[in-house]
Amino acid sequence: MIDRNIIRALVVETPSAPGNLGKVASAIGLAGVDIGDIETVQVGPTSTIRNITVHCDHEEQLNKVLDTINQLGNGIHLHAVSDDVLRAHEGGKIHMKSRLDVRSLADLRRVYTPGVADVCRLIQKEPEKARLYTGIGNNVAIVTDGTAILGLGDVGPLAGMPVMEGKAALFDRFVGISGIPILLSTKDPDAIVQTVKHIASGFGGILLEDIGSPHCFEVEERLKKELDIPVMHDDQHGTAVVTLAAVISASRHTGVNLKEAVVGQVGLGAAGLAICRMFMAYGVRQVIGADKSEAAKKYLQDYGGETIDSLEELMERSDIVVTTTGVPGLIQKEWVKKGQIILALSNPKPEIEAEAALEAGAAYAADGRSVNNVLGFPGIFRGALNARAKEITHDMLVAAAEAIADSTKKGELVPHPLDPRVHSVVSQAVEAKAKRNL
Ligand SMILES: NC(=O)c1ccc[n+]([C@@H]2O[C@H](COP(=O)([O-])OP(=O)(O)OC[C@H]3O[C@@H](n4cnc5c(N)ncnc54)[C@H](O)[C@@H]3O)[C@@H](O)[C@H]2O)c1
Ligand SMILES: O=C(O)C[C@H](O)C(=O)O
Ligand SMILES: [Mg+2]
Repeated sequence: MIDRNIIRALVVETPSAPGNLGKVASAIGLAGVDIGDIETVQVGPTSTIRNITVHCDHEEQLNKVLDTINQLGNGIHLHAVSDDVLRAHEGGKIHMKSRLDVRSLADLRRVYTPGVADVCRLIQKEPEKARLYTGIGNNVAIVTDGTAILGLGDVGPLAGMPVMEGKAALFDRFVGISGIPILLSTKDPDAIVQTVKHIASGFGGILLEDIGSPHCFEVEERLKKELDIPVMHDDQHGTAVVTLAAVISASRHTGVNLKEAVVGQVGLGAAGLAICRMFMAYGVRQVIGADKSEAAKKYLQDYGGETIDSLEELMERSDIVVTTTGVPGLIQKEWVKKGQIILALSNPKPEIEAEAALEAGAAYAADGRSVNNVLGFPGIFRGALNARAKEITHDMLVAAAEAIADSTKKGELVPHPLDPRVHSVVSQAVEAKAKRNL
């Protein structure tokens, strides 16, 4: 496991003799900390300097590692500790680049003025040519109002920018889409809908991200109705797709019949309710759910689910448990039932750690880092843009979930997000389904 929460780069100097790096590695391991990358920065005649990335659970663990390395002596020196995550964010994570080189006067005239004016006139006459002569068909707006940033809550759009840049980086890396973050300084559904409508002509699709419930439902519904490009709220449908994929895999491994299974959901916000609707549309008959908000519970009842107030009782009755509350540690280890499937999806910290759930007897357990909508949204948009789909339909989402489940290795719940195959199979499945519907 190397994705623990505190990541630091340690600059360590060791004498150039065998065994010294081993001493440092042992000191780190004995403190219960994982090592990420080791990069050799400088090899001198008597000593070597390396950057060692460590992944810790909490500050005390990090301090213990630092103390132990400092006490090793014998020429081993810890020179500096830097925050690897903050360092990686310096200057932002994305950058708009020209696809054409502009070196000569001829380039300038072709790429910019006067040549560009002819292209403008052509598009004015035949607007559909914009898809051919601009990047619009490959641009997706990543829109947030900052009201439900991960499980951090309403931290505002500016503080949400690192997440939006992250989604853009994943779009680029996995499927070559240009994702453009749009930060909205309003939470008013009318203003959000109007603003997105006013900017929509520059985009081939709209990804709504980390917009809180319940206003996210109205915003998405209205934009889907009023725009003729794909609109998808990632926290709802991207999450529902990946969760369905994980549950399909789990039921294949355990023989649990999804139609007969009792699904317990804790947290009935954007992610929770979309997961519930997806499950029900897939044939799950019994969803029981808990939320601290009465309005959220009413939604579940309207969809045909049963609400319950005691989390302990929900755990007792469920074969499959999905949690999306944003509250770390909400589910107690003692409540886990033998053979249960537990997906604790809140980021950055789950409601119960997968290791703890497995120790307590769960058959399968995962958190929001592995069962993550990154497995869905890139391929879903690539497929929809390739097909020139005007919307993302339920059938396209189910096709994506099945493609993810089918590319999952035996014994696992979902593929690794860095497996490049998964994004292309999702995109192909979504494109094929969209074309069948055109
Ligand atoms: N793994 C993924 O891909 C993924 C995707 C989307 C969201 N998430 C995570 O799911 C969480 C929720 O996101 P969202 O967009 O649905 O937010 P949201 O604000 O729409 O929903 C959160 C819901 O949890 C409920 N809740 C909060 N505390 C609770 C408690 N103690 N007991 C019961 N209910 C409680 C709230 O009332 C609300 O209805 C976040 O932590 C987010 O990171 C994960
Ligand atoms: O951003 C993520 O890691 C997944 C998800 O969109 C979330 O809000 O938690
Ligand atoms: Mg999100």
